[in-house]
Amino acid sequence: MIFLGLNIDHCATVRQARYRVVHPGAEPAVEPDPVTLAVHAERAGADGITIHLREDRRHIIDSDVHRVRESIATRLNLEMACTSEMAKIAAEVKPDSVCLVPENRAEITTEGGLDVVGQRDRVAAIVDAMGAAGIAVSLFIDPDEPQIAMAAELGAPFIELHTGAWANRFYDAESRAEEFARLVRGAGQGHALGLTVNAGHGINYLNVAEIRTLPHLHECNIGHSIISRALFTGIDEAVREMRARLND
Ligand SMILES: CC(=O)[C@@H](O)[C@H](O)COP(=O)(O)O
Ligand SMILES: NCC(=O)COP(=O)(O)O
Repeated sequence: MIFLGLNIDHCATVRQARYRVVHPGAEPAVEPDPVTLAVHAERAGADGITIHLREDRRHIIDSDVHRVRESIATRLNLEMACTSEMAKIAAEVKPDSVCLVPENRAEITTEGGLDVVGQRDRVAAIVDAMGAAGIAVSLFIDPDEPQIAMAAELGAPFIELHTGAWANRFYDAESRAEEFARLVRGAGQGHALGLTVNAGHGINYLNVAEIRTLPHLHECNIGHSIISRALFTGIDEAVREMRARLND
């Protein structure tokens, strides 16, 4: 079975669209509440909840992290940049796992994997600190041989292969096949090195038919497409449908 981690960031994006327009004396918007969404989603079959506390707090904010930790019955996966501020928050909140991701302030969304080769010492320090706090670490990396080898060397139990390049080329048969072959090679290498292989970014109701065929795939983290679908169907139906497409 392939597990479904639901990323709820973009429920918070909708809330923050109003929250950010703060007029003097105005109350911040409280809806839609991503924590309520998470509770509904896990009842509908999500196996875990993913949140990305960005350094600029553009969607998930600190209070969400604490509230979601207290409210869900499944697993909490906290995506975060490799900074001491985030490591401190994770050590306090104790998510079930953290996924270390790169951040670039100007990006619209996460554009590439974390460069664990180039930032070896920085990543190693966070992997060790999280391990000492009893938190499992996942590294969000591109499906490239040196990155996967370094993830294993650093002792992270999980990798999440960045599927964005493949998803962005989905309608170009040749490049899509090349990108999928890269993911297949990466998943095989990760598995051979004893890593648990997850995947995420840009997965939707259509391309999930291909990603589910990725060998050794343990879990997919999916956010934007499920939250978008939920606007029309409600979150329960959106989660049930994706879970069925992942596994049935
Ligand atoms: C790392 C990653 O891929 C997720 O955090 C996801 O994309 C969240 O959405 P934003 O990148 O738009 O914040
Ligand atoms: N790590 C990827 C993730 O959590 C969800 O990405 P997306 O589905 O919002 O592109």
